[in-house]
Amino acid sequence: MDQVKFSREVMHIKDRGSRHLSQETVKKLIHRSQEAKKQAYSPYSKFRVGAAILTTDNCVFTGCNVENACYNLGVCAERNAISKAVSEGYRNFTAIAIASDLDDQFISPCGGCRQFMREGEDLITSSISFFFFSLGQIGMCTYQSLMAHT
Ligand SMILES: O=c1ccn([C@H]2C[C@H](O)[C@@H](CO)O2)c(=O)[nH]1
Ligand SMILES: [Zn+2]
Repeated sequence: MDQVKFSREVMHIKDRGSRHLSQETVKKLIHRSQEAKKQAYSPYSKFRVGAAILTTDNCVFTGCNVENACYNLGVCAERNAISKAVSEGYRNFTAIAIASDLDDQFISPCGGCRQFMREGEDLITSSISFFFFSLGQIGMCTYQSLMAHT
């Protein structure tokens, strides 16, 4: 996890490998992830997560976590958003924003989601950036830094 470098301010986004994304785009994507979080079905963990993934042709797909009494049938917000996009024929992504109710740390994809995204370039382009929002701050990391120790 210490390989993941979070920028402390939105201004630093340009320095972290997503030059093509404006601050406005990132803020909108984060907002969409926060809206998606409101749809979370998480009666067991009581932990709401929302994700919004941006395709290279500027479509946004959102997802929330959907839990189940059989816990491992539940799906994370990230996988939900990715699966929705893939189901609609979109496989090339620029960025994904993830929101949770944690207010003291950035949410980070679980091991299962990292495995899911490790599938390769046919599913997730390795140039995708990850954005997180907490305490009024936006953090980001690259695919490579997120996956460094997986
Ligand atoms: O990055 C994450 C981490 C957790 N969860 C979900 C899974 C489960 O429903 C709940 C508690 O782990 O949060 C996500 O959707 N995304
Ligand atoms: Zn997950």
